[in-house]
Order: sequence, then structure tokens, then C-alpha cells
Amino acid sequence: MSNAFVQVDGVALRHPGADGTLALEHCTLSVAEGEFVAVVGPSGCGKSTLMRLVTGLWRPTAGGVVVAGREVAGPLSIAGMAFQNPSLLPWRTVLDNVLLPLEVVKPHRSRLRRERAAYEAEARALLALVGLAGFEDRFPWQLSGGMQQRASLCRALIHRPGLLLLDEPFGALDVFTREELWLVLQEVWRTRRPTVLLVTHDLREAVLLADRVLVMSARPGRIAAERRVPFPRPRALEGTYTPAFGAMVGELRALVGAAREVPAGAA
Ligand SMILES: Nc1ncnc2c1ncn2[C@@H]1O[C@H](COP(=O)(O)OP(=O)(O)OP(=O)(O)O)[C@@H](O)[C@H]1O
Repeated sequence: MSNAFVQVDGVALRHPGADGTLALEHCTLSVAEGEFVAVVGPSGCGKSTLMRLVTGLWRPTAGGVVVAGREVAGPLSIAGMAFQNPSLLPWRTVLDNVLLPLEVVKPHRSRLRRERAAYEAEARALLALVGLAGFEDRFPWQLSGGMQQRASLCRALIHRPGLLLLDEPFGALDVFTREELWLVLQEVWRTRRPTVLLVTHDLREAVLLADRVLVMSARPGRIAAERRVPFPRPRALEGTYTPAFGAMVGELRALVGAAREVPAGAA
């Protein structure tokens, strides 16, 4: 697809070292601008590797990655990232943790100095959007795991990234908090419309949130199947208990099961 926002083209990635793992091979996918795509697959199939490749943290051994029309040759400043571990800095308040990327991402650094009040207002608005109004001056260790993950989501969004990469962001949370945060993320995506790549092991999460779900094969990972999610938005949690939703989750479960068959000769 030539007008894709993210284009991964025939990528292979072998981790460094004499016996480095071939994590990805013949991996091709594209994501349209503003699309929400979930990536699921067996454990160790290369999902996190794929995310690091798209953000330019790692380079492919073969093939190429294009984001927003440019070949990715180094870490992307238009990407926001959140991982399973919120990794907030314990000595900074919630507000200062959210503002952190602006101190690091180049084009924002000087602007932050000049327009600190405007950026603080933006951080406060984001914290309110995820239900953290009133917690701006607390420290991370004064928050629950779910609250820390909300703050981490705000930190990923503060520089208004065109691309949001989420690697199992809710994996460590209890099911109620996780479900609550699904709705928060849906709201964030609906109001800001970043292009999203979400890695998850939770198929309900994938179907509730995504426009399209990509299923990766066992290592070396490639896209083995994809399904478009037909349900209208906004999607409510109750919808996850309908037969149609259950059938789609069941189909994906079968696809991931089939993808676990390790191809012959995989290193
Ligand atoms: N920094 C690294 N150096 C060497 N090998 C690595 C590195 N990171 C990952 N690997 C290997 O690459 C393969 C893919 O790992 P990756 O973390 O991308 O899989 P994953 O699908 O995200 O796994 P999981 O679902 O269990 O989180 C694994 O075999 C792993 O051991």
C-alpha cells in the first residue's frame, strides 16, 4: 500500500551475536494513517522486536521500514511509546514525568523552555482525560499500578505523536483496571486519532480496540493472517460478551494456535 503511514517491507532481523536469533523474516505489513492495528501471536514470535524496528531503535538485517513517507534510519521523534512496565521516574512528580519527553525530543526542547505554561496545560488536560486530575503533584510511588500506567500513556502522548506504539501496556494490570484502561485508550484514540500499533496477548483487548488484528507466526515472525474488526465504534465492554464478538475472539485464538506451529528450519 503506497499511502500507508507505516510500511514494513520484507523485513528480516537477526539479533546480534554469533548465534543471534532470527527474530523476523519476510515480515510485511502496512498501517494507514489514523488506523488502530493490534498485533497478536505466540510468545517469543518477535512482536517486541517488530515494535523496536518500527521506532528505529533497531535496524533490519534485510528489507525496509518507512514511516510517514520516510525510510526509518534512527529513533523516530514522531513516535510515542508505552510498555508493560510504566517506568516512571520515582523522583519526579506525575506532571513532570508526563513532560519528560518534551525535554528529550529535539524539536520540543526549546519550545518547552519558551512555552512551559502551555505545555503544562496540555499535560494537565491529558491527565484529566485519563482520569488523573488532582494527582499531578503526586509521585509515582503514591499511585496504584493502573494509575501509573495511565500516567505512562499521557507521557507517550504529550508530544502529540503521529504514531503510538504500545507493547502490552496493560499486561501487568488486574482485569478490571485493564478493562477500564481499554476504554480510556479508545477515548484517547477517538479524540486524537494517532496511528496505533498495539502488541497484546489479550485477544478481547485486540478486538475491542483495533480496526484490524494482525496475527504473527512463530519465530521467525512474519504476518501469517489478518482480520478486520467489523464492530462499530465507540465499542462498549458489554459488546465483548456478544456471540459475534466471542466468535471473532475464537477465530483469532485458532489462528494464533495455528501460528504456534514452528516452521521447519527456524533458527
Ligand atoms: N536484545 C536481544 N538480543 C538477542 N535476542 C533477542 C533480543 N530481544 C529479543 N531477542 C530474541 O528474539 C526473539 C523475539 O523476541 P521478542 O521479544 O521480539 O518476542 P515477543 O513476541 O515480543 O515475545 P513475548 O510475546 O514473549 O513478549 C526471541 O527469541 C528473543 O529471545
